[in-house]
Amino acid sequence: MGDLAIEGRGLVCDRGGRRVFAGVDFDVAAGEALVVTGPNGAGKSSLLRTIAGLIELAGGTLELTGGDPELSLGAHCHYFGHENALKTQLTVRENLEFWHRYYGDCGVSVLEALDRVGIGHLDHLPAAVLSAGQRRRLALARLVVSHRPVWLLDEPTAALDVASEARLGELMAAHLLADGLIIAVTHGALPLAETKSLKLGEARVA
Ligand SMILES: Nc1ncnc2c1ncn2[C@@H]1O[C@H](COP(=O)(O)OP(=O)(O)OP(=O)(O)O)[C@@H](O)[C@H]1O
Repeated sequence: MGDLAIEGRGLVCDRGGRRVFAGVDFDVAAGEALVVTGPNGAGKSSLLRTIAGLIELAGGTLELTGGDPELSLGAHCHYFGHENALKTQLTVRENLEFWHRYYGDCGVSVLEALDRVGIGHLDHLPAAVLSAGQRRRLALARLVVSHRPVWLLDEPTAALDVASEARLGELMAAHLLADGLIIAVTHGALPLAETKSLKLGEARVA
């Protein structure tokens, strides 16, 4: 595999029979973070879901270079959406153990991944009793064990306190240093020094 890069050209997205955006272009490569901003309904989450392969493109091209030619773009991505996708009846550790097995060996133990997001001491608790920020952190721990090169982050700082934001910043910086790439949607600032930006406009009605 060479250096990973994603190129979007003339992207068009329709949802529920309505045009959400058209003519969107971007480039992002290994070691880079692209920050997507824009008003509510502009299609930021839809763009991430399109890149993840969860929504079909209505037009334009999305091209991945330098990846595994046998895998789709979506299979290179970890999509960190609004939902935390936790099993509330399982403990914190059991939740992450499931994903640790699912993704295969990533060289990081379950406890180490929990420690990296600051919830190692909560490993025995049922996920149901976690606070909103602790749930978000458990979802972030999945990023650590997924070892996918493309991180698609939708409002990753939502519900995080200052210390957790700083930890997220460290996780993202380490991912970029390891030649990963990040596309993140945010309404605020991201805890990263350098980013590229893409601004989506008002949602259009076809
Ligand atoms: N499943 C769906 N079916 C039909 N329309 C949808 C669906 N999901 C989203 N939309 C519409 O697509 C448009 C873009 O939504 P999207 O969630 O991508 O916007 P966003 O920029 O992420 O907004 P926000 O900042 O509020 O999170 C909105 O008008 C929304 O109503």
